Amino acid sequence: MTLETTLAAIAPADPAAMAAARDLQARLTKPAGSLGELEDLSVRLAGLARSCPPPLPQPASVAVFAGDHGVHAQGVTPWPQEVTAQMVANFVAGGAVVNAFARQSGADVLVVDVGVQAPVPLDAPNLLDANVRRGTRDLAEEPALTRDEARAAVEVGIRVANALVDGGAACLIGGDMGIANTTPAATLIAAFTGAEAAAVTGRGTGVDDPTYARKVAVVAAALARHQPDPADPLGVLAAVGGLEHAALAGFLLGAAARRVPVIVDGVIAASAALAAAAFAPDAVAAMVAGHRSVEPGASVALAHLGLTPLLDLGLRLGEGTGAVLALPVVAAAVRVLHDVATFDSAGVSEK
Ligand SMILES: O=C(O)c1ccc[n+]([C@@H]2O[C@H](COP(=O)([O-])O)[C@@H](O)[C@H]2O)c1
Ligand SMILES: Cc1cc2nc[nH]c2cc1C
Repeated sequence: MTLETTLAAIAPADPAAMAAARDLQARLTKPAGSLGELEDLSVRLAGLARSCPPPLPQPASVAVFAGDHGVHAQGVTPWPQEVTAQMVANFVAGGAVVNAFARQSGADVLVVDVGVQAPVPLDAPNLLDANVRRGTRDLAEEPALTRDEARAAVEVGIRVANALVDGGAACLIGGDMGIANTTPAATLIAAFTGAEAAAVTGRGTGVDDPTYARKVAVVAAALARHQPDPADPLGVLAAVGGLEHAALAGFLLGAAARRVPVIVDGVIAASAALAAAAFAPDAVAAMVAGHRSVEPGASVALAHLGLTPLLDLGLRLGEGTGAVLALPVVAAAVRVLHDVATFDSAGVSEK
């Protein structure tokens, strides 16, 4: 599927299914509104699926998109670039935090090399080689990607989403791995929301004060140099994005086109969600914000999208970890509509 056919398949939530879910929530054996955000979530997912109750979000699949970044040369992170490829091998072997959380939540993990610099010399069923380019160019000096490269990465995400849904996934989770990728994430968030560089730039893996100051300056200078136009999401992704950011945007669009919920993880996924919403505002109906990352840009992005994070645990890891932790919460919100008795059926008196 191309970007265009995917965008054409994205449609608004179904108001009738949402009304049915709201009506059912009011008749279930609990005080109205007592499940807070979970009630709103169940209504949104009914609208997405066009049915009440919507299907349970199981089985679920995580796709971790990995890429490297030319902006690493600006000294925006203390970690060496080769950690990206090394962590890809760790994901494939099942040894990273996302693997542990996915086992706990009952999700499977696919690792997608969309832009790792060093070749990943592994042949494994849970690794997809979809490398578009061996790392981006330095966005402080020139556009990170050409429009064609950005499109190719978006289409990798679309292809992965479709393959996972075709394989039976009823819920998708997008994760990321890329040393230095919180710098393009912050720049994307500033570009799409109009926020100042200092308001969206965070400490990533845990940078010290001089590195943080450099990072804010890099984000501000990139915005001034490229003047990204938020009405041209492919142009924004090409100028100041990353290959995993673009692939995640496509992954979110692919989920929306298939009307399957997709749980958004931290600041990288949130920046991709802004790009997806700029391509297709109705895609937001498929998005569930799994958690509130420590990175300030994540909160700015989620507020811009009108999404409320389900968990707030002080996480700042990425890989899809916060989103995987939210999966049982999403499943519970849907299960209420399947399993809970009504006042009528259970013979419980109303107030
Ligand atoms: O998910 C988040 O919000 C998040 C916050 C801070 C760091 N990360 C992860 O850390 C890496 C990027 O951090 P940095 O400092 O190198 O830009 C990358 O692999 C991300 O997955 C992720
Ligand atoms: C070790 C390590 C693991 C990660 N997982 C996601 N981003 C990461 C960054 C580092 C540095």
